[in-house]
Amino acid sequence: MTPSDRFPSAPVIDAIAWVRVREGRVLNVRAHGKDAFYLPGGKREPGETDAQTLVREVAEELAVRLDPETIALFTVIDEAAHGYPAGTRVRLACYTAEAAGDPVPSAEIAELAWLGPDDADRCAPAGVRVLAELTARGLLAA
Ligand SMILES: Nc1nc2c([nH]c(=O)n2[C@H]2C[C@H](O)[C@@H](COP(=O)(O)OP(=O)(O)OP(=O)(O)O)O2)c(=O)[nH]1
Repeated sequence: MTPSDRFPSAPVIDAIAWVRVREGRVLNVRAHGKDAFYLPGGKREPGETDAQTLVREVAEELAVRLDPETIALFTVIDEAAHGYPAGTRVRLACYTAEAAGDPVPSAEIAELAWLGPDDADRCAPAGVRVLAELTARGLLAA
């Protein structure tokens, strides 16, 4: 039985995220007023492709220009959406991509963090799943 079988009209947040690993840690952001770290990214606007949403959101949050040629799907996560009413899911399409320059937090971002396998308790549920996938693939340093 899938979540949509159990909650036929449950809303789903359609969002895209950037998986950026450096020296065995994955980049996360925490927005002002939020108590959990998210993978950088955000919701698709009408008519956008995944790549367009990814490039736009990462530029907005981190002032980083992703190279569209390098965008590659890492995983798609279906999880409880953080900060929404119970039953709301997020479908988070997660991509790797090369970037020019170092991330600089925009005004909406309270802090950046490079997180490892022991930091799951700081992340929203979808990010916990991505930490586990990165760990399983040997991409995070213990
Ligand atoms: N980017 C991102 N979103 C996540 C994660 N986990 C999770 O539940 N979400 C949900 C909650 C977020 O509110 C939603 C989309 O992100 P967002 O709210 O930053 O999107 P946005 O910039 O388009 O939002 P808005 O402020 O314009 O409303 O997806 C995650 O790890 N990364």
